[in-house]
Amino acid sequence: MPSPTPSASILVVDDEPDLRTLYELTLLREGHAVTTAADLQQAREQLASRRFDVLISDMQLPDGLGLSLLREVAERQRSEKCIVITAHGSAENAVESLKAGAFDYLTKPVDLRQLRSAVSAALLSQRAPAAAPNEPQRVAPPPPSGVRALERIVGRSSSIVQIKGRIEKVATSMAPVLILGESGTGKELVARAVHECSHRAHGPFIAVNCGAIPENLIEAEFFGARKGAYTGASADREGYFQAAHGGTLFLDEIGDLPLAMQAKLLRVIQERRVRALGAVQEEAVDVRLVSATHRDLPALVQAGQFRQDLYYRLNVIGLRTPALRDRPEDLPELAHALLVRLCHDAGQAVPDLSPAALHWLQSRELPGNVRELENLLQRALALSSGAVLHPADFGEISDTIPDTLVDPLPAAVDAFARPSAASDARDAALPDDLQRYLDEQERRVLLQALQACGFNRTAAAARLGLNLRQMRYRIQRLGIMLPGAAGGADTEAGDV
Ligand SMILES: Nc1ncnc2c1ncn2[C@@H]1O[C@H](COP(=O)(O)OP(=O)(O)OP(=O)(O)O)[C@@H](O)[C@H]1O
Repeated sequence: MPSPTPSASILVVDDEPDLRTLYELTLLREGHAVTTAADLQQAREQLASRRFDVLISDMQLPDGLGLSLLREVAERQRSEKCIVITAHGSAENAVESLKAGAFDYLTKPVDLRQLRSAVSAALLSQRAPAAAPNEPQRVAPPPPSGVRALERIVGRSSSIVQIKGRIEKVATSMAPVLILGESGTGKELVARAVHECSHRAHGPFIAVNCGAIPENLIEAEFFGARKGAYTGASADREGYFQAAHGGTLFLDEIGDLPLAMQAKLLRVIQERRVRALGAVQEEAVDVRLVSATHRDLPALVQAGQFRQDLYYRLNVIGLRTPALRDRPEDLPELAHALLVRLCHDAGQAVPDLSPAALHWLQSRELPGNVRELENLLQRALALSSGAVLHPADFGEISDTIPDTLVDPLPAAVDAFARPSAASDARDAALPDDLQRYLDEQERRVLLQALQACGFNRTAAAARLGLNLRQMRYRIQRLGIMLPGAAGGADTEAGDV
């Protein structure tokens, strides 16, 4: 997780791409905005176009010495603090750099902790009273869409205020963001807010549920496919990366990504290019990655189920969404905001929540967090007809499946579904569409399991010996609507 060091703009100059990336990632993780250059010329162009807080330069560059950059900075009385990276044992260079005005020097191989502390020290010195003209950088206010996206994250607890502040701060960089938090805690809301607060807000925001894509389709879904690349590919199609070009790609449930796909994703992140299935050429993609998971990614790394290198790549900036039980003070405001939204969507008047109903909600554990709260409120709205919601309107979640969730079964299917149906009924009512019949059976079983588990998909999947991916896929395939599903079958209802 990033340190509390104030964020700064840093120019890193090194001709070795791997080292450049290593320094860049290290500094991005600290919350800084990093620009890179591979030689003196590129560095000069960058310096001519804007001002940085810190300049870090390798000494030996293809077109000259990093020392000349330092001299130019000093001669022009620029405010950049310079840190030079010198070859091991090259004391002379180090001394010369300091004489030329370097704030500090580091020797190769660079210890990343030293790099971080040298940058912090440089920033502190720059912001000390002696350097008063260099005002600390202020985060620019987010665009109007960003303000609205932040407003959608309801709550005034310190954890919510803190995460909103962090969103504003990290939105301005390209650094990948990893959002961790339990299911239903608003990870997708946070991802959207990162996008809306960034300069990419005018570009697309593409949200992908990595756990819901069948493994055999995953590569085509991510990178696109040319016509004929696989059976059923009847036309060219773009993948998520192409669709998110110029914007943000939100990889939800990243912990569910199969290992083979993890390797391919890593390659794309490193090279910033994708090749569609069946295509000859690669294409450049400009995408900011935001990922999320409710799973313990470090534990998955330990267990060999998640690539460590990918984890570091995705986790340059970490955000954590707080569980509802850790911010109980937000519940009244949240309940009201959710009621307003639900009633607005349904075109009905917003009822009040009686103090007893609020107390009832507050006394529940709500392991499904805000989503579970939302489901409970939606259910109460459906059951109540008054202008005030009382505890009785919430009922018990484990009574019968709401009728609206279950389509009537065809007579033939019904005959098969009832254990009491006589064998002659079976003979008479052989289904004339086996697939439909099997689908209806599956649908009925899934709904029963979901209902028995309070519409928690993870628990329902476990009851049926399925994993979450299989469960999601089936829910989507069968078009099952879950309580709280706003638009479509692939909802996120009720997982923990
Ligand atoms: N702080 C909040 N303010 C208002 N609504 C919220 C908040 N947090 C979550 N919600 C609502 O709760 C529901 C679930 O949120 P969201 O999908 O962002 O959670 P999630 O953490 O991404 O869940 P999952 O891990 O299952 O994907 C959404 O309808 C969202 O609008």
